[in-house]
Amino acid sequence: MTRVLDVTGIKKHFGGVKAVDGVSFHVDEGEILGLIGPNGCGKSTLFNCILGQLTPSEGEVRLDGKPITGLYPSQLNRLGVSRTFQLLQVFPNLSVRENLILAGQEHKGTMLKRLFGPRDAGLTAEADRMIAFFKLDHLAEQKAGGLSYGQQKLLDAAMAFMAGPRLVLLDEPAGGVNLTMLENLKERLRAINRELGATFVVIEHNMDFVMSLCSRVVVMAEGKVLAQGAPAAVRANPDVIEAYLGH
Ligand SMILES: Nc1ncnc2c1ncn2[C@@H]1O[C@H](COP(=O)(O)OP(=O)(O)OP(=O)(O)O)[C@@H](O)[C@H]1O
Repeated sequence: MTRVLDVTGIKKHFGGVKAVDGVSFHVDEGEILGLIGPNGCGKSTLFNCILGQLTPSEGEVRLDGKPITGLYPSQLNRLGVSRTFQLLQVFPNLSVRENLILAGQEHKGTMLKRLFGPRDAGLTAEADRMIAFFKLDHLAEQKAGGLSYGQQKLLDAAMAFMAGPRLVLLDEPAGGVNLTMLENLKERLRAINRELGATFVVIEHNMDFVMSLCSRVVVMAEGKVLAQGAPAAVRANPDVIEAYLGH
């Protein structure tokens, strides 16, 4: 099995707060990995250390075996690492298609290419493919700001998969999404994994969503990895139950 991401011994301390305290895990090609843990256990800080928003105090991150620790988000983008944030990143005044094209440009282009290349950077066809894939056809021309919250979350996720990224990190894709839309989102994420071979990591509070979507789950507590494995095994792990219910 090909390793896409290797995270080894990552620590991030803020003064006396050990937000991430020696975390190691890996992601294999074609895998959907879930990252869960109680509030404040360090998930976002870990994501930010992997994605260049923060520099880790210690540890190493490798993409396809090559060190990427401390690279800027723009450099990681060009290597094919993309992400979503907890808060929506769609541009409300742009259409669904324009949002997708812009996201693709960000993943692909240098500033020069953006200035001198074709206006859509040749990404319209790919945007339309993603629109069809995420079943947003009827909304393609609409401004993103006019979409329901669930539809915007779907667009936000679709944007992360533009330009064929090597690895996608989704930060709470299901947060605030209603039940019907949740099933739709899960089904689309499964399909993008199965049909396009996308590899991704999902941080999520919705346990049912994670357990039914992911092939493997890493559980964090107090800055460390508490358990990892198949969803059913993790769910039955007494340490995990204690971390969630024991306080
Ligand atoms: N910039 C910062 N300065 C100081 N402390 C921070 C900073 N960022 C995070 N922390 C602390 O680090 C710990 C981990 O926070 P983090 O946001 O990574 O947790 P989380 O698991 O993502 O939480 P949630 O599930 O609520 O999003 C918390 O105690 C938090 O208060």
